[in-house]
Amino acid sequence: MELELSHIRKQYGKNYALDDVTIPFTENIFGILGANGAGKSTLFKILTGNISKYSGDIYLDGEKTDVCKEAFRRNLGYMPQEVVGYPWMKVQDFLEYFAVLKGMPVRKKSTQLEIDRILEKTNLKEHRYKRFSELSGGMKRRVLFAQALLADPRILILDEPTAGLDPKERISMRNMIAEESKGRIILLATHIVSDIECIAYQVVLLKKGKLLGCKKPQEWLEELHGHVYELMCDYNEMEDLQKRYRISNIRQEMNGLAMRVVTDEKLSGKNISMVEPTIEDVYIYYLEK
Ligand SMILES: Nc1ncnc2c1ncn2[C@@H]1O[C@H](COP(=O)(O)OP(=O)(O)OP(=O)(O)O)[C@@H](O)[C@H]1O
Repeated sequence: MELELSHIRKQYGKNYALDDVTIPFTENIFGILGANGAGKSTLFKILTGNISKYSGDIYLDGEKTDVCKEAFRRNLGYMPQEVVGYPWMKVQDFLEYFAVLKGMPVRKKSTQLEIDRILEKTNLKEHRYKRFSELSGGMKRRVLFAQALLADPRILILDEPTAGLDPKERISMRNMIAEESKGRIILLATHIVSDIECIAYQVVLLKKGKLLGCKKPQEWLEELHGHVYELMCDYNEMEDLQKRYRISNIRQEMNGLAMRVVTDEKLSGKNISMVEPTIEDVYIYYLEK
């Protein structure tokens, strides 16, 4: 399956939330990175049919498609950032509700079997009769992921799936997403670079509505080779260095602070060493430029 966004534009007044964005998505995980206001939510709202006024076209397997049509929506699973308004609902009822919205038959064995399958996959079986208000943040996220998986959609849209999770839950969510990637197009928007670093097939960088690129992590890293340094310094030098350079990380070491600098300048010196870039460096280099 291939989903292609072609020259997508969305304007609010004079401001372009998306400006001529063309991306071909194939069956794999695409990490969508961008600072606040980059256009990630706008992109998702278009794909989920929540914004209808935009220009450009969307193609599914080479054919122009209308995202509001049943045929497209049947293929789509959407995990929003949060859910509001269901504190009294039990996990089981919540999933049944969404199963019906997705066109599955009400109170039929096939629907129940599908819910069982999803609860198993997302480790929620023992929590199925808990109310939303009784769930931890991590469990709520899993329920939201679970409803996105109902009816086995070919396209999964995940909006900040690990926001607010502790490191253990974040890893568990990441693994669950990776397990679901076979035969699916997964679009995962996040601010958290480590979420996609190891699971994304390609990383999409969006900045103020513009597409900076859609490339494999390795390609982004190769492009940044020679632009990342580690500078050893002490606290007194820190402020000055922060003013001069884009800093992607600061680490405490026995003999001082190791500052990770992302720059176009060629740096050399006793306390300076060139290091291999990470996706975090890529983010800082392109999005904070
Ligand atoms: N309903 C709206 N009316 C006016 N401007 C809007 C509206 N929705 C979004 N925008 C603007 O469009 C741009 C893109 O916003 P969008 O919410 O898509 O970004 P985002 O990458 O999802 O940001 P965040 O990570 O903060 O959710 C921003 O400049 C935003 O202010």
